[in-house]
Amino acid sequence: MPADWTAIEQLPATKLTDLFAADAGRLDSFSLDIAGLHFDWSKTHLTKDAVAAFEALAKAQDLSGKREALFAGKVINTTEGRSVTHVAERGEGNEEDVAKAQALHARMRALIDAIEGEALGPIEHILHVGIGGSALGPNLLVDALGRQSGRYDVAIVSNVDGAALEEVFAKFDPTATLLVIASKTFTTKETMLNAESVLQWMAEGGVEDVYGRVVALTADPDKAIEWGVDETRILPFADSVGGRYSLWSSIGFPAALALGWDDFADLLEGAAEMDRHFKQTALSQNAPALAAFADLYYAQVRHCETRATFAYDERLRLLPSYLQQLEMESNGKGVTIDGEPLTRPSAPITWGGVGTDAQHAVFQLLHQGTHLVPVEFVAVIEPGDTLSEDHHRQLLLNAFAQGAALMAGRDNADKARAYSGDRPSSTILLDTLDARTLGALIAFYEHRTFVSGVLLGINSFDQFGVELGKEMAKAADAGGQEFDVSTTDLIKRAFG
Ligand SMILES: O=P(O)(O)OC[C@H]1O[C@](O)(CO)[C@@H](O)[C@@H]1O
Repeated sequence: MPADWTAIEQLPATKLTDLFAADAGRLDSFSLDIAGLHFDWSKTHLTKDAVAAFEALAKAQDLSGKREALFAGKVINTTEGRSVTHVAERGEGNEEDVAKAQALHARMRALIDAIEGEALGPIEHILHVGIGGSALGPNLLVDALGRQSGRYDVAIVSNVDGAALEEVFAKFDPTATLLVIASKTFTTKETMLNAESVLQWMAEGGVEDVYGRVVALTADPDKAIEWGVDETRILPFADSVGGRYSLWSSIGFPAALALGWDDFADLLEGAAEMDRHFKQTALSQNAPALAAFADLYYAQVRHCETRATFAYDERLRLLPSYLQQLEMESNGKGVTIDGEPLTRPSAPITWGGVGTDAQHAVFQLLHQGTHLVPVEFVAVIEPGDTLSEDHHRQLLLNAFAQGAALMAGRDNADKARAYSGDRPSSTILLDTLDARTLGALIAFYEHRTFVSGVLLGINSFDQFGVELGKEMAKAADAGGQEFDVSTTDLIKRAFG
């Protein structure tokens, strides 16, 4: 039977400023601190009644049973007949899954030690090829934390457009480069083609044993061996770790190389702290659950079709694109877990950008446009730069002022200059940005996505929607696909 959303749909639409005026304790009720992260949902329309209504929905949808099943390593990805074990990578799954993950981490660490000891020759550059979950997570980690480490130069190339690789070829020395091929399936066309082109570049650049400079990160080691990678340089991960949840596994290898093992271990520990919070805390005090309740309220009741995240920290500039895959590939579904059509909107479109840049580009629509867009600000108290303090002060004050302006609005007799206000935002404020807090932040987003999926009654862990286009491109490449008139014309124009 479809879940009953009536109580949620009938919640009164009280203005944000009135909610604050009516409750002096609102900030305390709708903010919390966990793992070095401060969350503030007080500028959303969440109320105690709304939380209670979502708790009732969570009960009806057996969120606690499903959360237990996730941590117990049960088969919750039913459409693919798999368990979902990214939490085990952080030491929080069942004993057997955790032991397996730890053994694979030990293998990864040993290879990192060997590379640091120059067992593969002197390596300065890491060229990681992968796409989707095999690129977005590691790229976020390296960009946020690894660039300053001075250990290795890491480039992560996902696009099959050769221009992306050529940009890296122009700055890397082929004789000092390690090729890392990241692909869960080890069949993804873009990644395999990129890997071949890197091998060719290395060979032309004077590397004699090019295969001796290749590491594979995959859940299908046999395919990597078949491709030519030496077994000792294959870092497997479990099939039950989904692509977009895989940065904790060997897919995080370039980040572990760039940061060093201790930081990678801190990343896992930060995520584990968030796991424990998610697992043990009542929903009314549970960060991923409260965030998901607000997300669902806006998507389902206020009909918001999008949700935007703005990183007010240059180091987190890749966060919005990472979140796009996590949230849209997980919860952009049209059927329920029972295979019935989903009769409600699925996940909203995730988008965003970097503050303050975005203020001068898209914030016009957020303040005055006809779309209601719930906004999330992510900022860090400790600056990531060493310039005058004024830079960081301006950055943070801008983030805070935007949230205040969205909520308060401003009247003006001239309607073009008026701001309606009552536009929701939430803020995540990190004490500092390091491996531990970033791990906690990413795990928070994963669990938030999970809660939304459970409350919508969908499977957040499959991604069949990406297959059709891939298949048709493959068939077109083999010349075996009959296309419509328009597509046939485009192919003819491009290739004759
Ligand atoms: O790691 P692989 O198998 O190359 O897949 C890459 C990405 O492709 C997808 O399957 C989507 O096309 C993602 O889910 C995955 O992260």
